[in-house]
Amino acid sequence: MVSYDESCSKRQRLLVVANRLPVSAKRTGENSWSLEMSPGGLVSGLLGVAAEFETKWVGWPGVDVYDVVGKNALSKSLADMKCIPVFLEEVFDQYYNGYCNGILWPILHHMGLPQEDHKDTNKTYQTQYDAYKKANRKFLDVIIENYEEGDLVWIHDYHLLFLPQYLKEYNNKIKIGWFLHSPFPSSEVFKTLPSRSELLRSVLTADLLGFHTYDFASHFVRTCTRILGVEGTHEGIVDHGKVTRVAVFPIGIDPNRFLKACELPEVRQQMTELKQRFAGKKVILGVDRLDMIKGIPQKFLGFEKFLQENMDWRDKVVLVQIAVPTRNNVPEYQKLKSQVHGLAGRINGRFGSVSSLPIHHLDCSVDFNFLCALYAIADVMLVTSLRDGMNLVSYEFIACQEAKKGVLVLSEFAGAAQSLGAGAILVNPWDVTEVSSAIKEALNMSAEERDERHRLNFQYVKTHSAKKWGDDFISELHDTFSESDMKIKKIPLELPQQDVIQRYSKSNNRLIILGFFGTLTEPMKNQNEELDLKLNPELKRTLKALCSDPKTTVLVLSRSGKNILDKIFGEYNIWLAAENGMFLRDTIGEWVTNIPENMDLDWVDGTKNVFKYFTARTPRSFFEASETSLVWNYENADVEFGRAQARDLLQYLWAGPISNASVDVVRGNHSVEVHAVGETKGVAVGRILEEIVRKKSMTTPVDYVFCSGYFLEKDEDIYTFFKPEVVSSKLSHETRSKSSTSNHSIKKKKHLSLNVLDLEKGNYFSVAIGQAHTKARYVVDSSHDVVDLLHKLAVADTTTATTSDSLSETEDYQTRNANADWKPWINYVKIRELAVGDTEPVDI
Ligand SMILES: O=P(O)(O)OC[C@H]1O[C@H](O[C@H]2O[C@H](CO)[C@@H](O)[C@H](O)[C@H]2O)[C@H](O)[C@@H](O)[C@@H]1O
Ligand SMILES: O=c1ccn([C@@H]2O[C@H](COP(=O)(O)OP(=O)(O)O)[C@@H](O)[C@H]2O)c(=O)[nH]1
Repeated sequence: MVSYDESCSKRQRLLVVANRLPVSAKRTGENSWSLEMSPGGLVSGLLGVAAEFETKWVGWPGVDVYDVVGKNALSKSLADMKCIPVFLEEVFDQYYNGYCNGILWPILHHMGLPQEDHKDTNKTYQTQYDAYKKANRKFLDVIIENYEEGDLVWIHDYHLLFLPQYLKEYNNKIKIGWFLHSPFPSSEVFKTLPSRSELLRSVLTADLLGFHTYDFASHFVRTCTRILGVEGTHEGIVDHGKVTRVAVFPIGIDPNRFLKACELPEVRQQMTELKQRFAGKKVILGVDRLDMIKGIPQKFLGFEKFLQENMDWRDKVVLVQIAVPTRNNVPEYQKLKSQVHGLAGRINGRFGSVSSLPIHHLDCSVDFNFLCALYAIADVMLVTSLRDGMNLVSYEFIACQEAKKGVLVLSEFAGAAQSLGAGAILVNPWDVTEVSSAIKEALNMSAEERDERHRLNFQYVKTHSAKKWGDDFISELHDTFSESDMKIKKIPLELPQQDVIQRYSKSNNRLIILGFFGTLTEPMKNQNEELDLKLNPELKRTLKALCSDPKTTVLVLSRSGKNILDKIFGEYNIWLAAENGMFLRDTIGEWVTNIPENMDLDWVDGTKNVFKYFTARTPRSFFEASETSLVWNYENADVEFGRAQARDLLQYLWAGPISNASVDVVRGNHSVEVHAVGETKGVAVGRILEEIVRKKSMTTPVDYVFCSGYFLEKDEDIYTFFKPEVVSSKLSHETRSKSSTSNHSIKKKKHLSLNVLDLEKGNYFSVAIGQAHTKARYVVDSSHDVVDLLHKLAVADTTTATTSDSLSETEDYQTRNANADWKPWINYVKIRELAVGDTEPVDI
């Protein structure tokens, strides 16, 4: 039995699944193996992940093994290192060399798909894709064998894009995180991949997706929205109510491992030897896998230009390039090797002498201690990646430079440029002249400047460690899973039409609140349509009937201005709330201002000017202005350009007209809206309701509310305004805080909620139109469903008046209203009971 202490100290189990295990195996006998650390940043990063997890690694052991004796022996050796092998056997070549590194890798790094060679029918996109899927299934099998309930599964990289889906199909409860170590490309590039949708859909079944930088994460989100038509939100991707969280977790290293290594006698000895070897020369260092993405040819060309233009440096500088062999069986990598050799030979031939060579090129990996010695003695580290997920080599160099404070020249296309950009010299590796100048600047940099740049970089590398990366990811995975669980449950329900109708018939004082655009009309395609909008002729009769029913109040609550609402609804006996409730009228009366007192509107004119400025400079954009809110809309403009302009527009606004104003800024998908603080439909509806009750001299509380619209997210607070449980919880809170607040609107609302509404739980229907992610309880597909339902309500109630009846009813209503001596109807109605626990007296 597990003791209390044991159970408390039980660590979270974590299955780290990556193509590569942290160790690679070499066979030394029939049943014996030697293990050495695998190359590459993924392994370096993962080694730094917190020891607080009970981690098991699942991955390919770096070698093909077919015989049972060999497999068993290797599994045993790996078990000591907490590693579990996946034997890929016959699928390995087409999976790893083919699909992973021949197809996905170039796509992810903006290098485009290689031409498919139809001569070799054994190796096509399709055969490689099939092998890729099979390999992912082999990973699945091994995970299933080793999975225990409660384990977190952290999948890494582009090798395993199908694994999240396979695992969720096996057990939907498994918590899955996926992290991409490479960049994610622009959607334009990813779109070229034949199996793009299947791959994306699979990844989206994970609970949390991580990327190194905001660029990569936003490329991913945009790719999903463009290819799959799902919704991208600030949280991630939303698809039919399921949220897949997308977040940024920049990887780091274990800095202490490098700091300590630099103190080792062995490393110090190697440093002394290296200094002697390069005495009188400055050392520029390059450490890269021999991969196209690392830009080694570009590095050599930049160095060549530097030597060509700076004769005085020719005997005083050396470039030491460690080119770690990688993916040797992929044809592109073989070509790269000869290209790099050719360039090194040419430059050494051009600028070398019998006693000195400018480029020292090594086609091999080096051991960790020697690598640290190299990092420590180098004057300049030169990283010219054409595109790189992060580039940990640059972090490692900084960690080893505490004494020397050398200079980092870093490609702006490496993820690391977003973290080390302040201390490094950033370069565009394609620009040979820029690389050459950066080398010169680095070699000539003053000690003070080197000191300051190093300080900035070192501080970052120390604090943003691999441990932090791992901890952040895992803790987010924990949180995400429980959140997404809840979110799935929040999927809105289908509207129960019969119930809506029956409850309507049985109620005596009903309120129907409707949006305008997209609710009673189709969504506008462009601004000009607004002026021509007409209601559906079928809706006309329905609306007339509903509006004429003395037991029903119909309110249209819209962002539109007074003119438009007047024009469209002039003939109905209806309540209109324009500009999100800032103006109110019933169509037999005048517009009244419903703007709260003391509202700050000083920002409006300045904002209007900025909007005008950008409208003039962004073809097909437009803006709408009202007294309290302005919206700049670029949905018809070029989206990329519109977004860039929106960024600039916001800078202008924040620097100017709204810098000290009480406004909310809402950045929509294709719009920027500035509106007075707090003015949402949910806030306005309280005041509107009071006014309606007063003007109509209502003597019974509203006992049925149907509220439907195609509303902005910020306006969805209207759906929760009427929720009976929210009303009671608001009440309890507001009643308690009565003595501590002097907020007029809260008091009003309390008064209002108690007296105006008497909703049974089931007598409130909030209905969003076509929005999967909504605060409304129900959702319908389109505005037609709302129109159809309104029609059914209109004919459902036997007491519904005919059109002629309704006219006399209107007259009756007018007379009543004109003579109405306003009496608080609260005297006549039953007060709703407070929720349990709300014991304080109520201020009526
Ligand atoms: O396993 P290999 O095929 O030999 O390749 C080595 C690794 O290369 C890639 O590394 C990336 O991960 C680093 C850490 O996040 C990052 O700094 C670097 O920019 C990336 O290139 C690849 O993503 C890994 O899967 C490979 O293991
Ligand atoms: O001979 C070597 C030289 C370097 N590295 C390591 O390889 C990793 C390279 O990571 P990086 O993120 O820079 O790029 P990647 O190779 O993963 O694309 C670093 O941790 C280096 O320490 C290695 O394993 N063997």
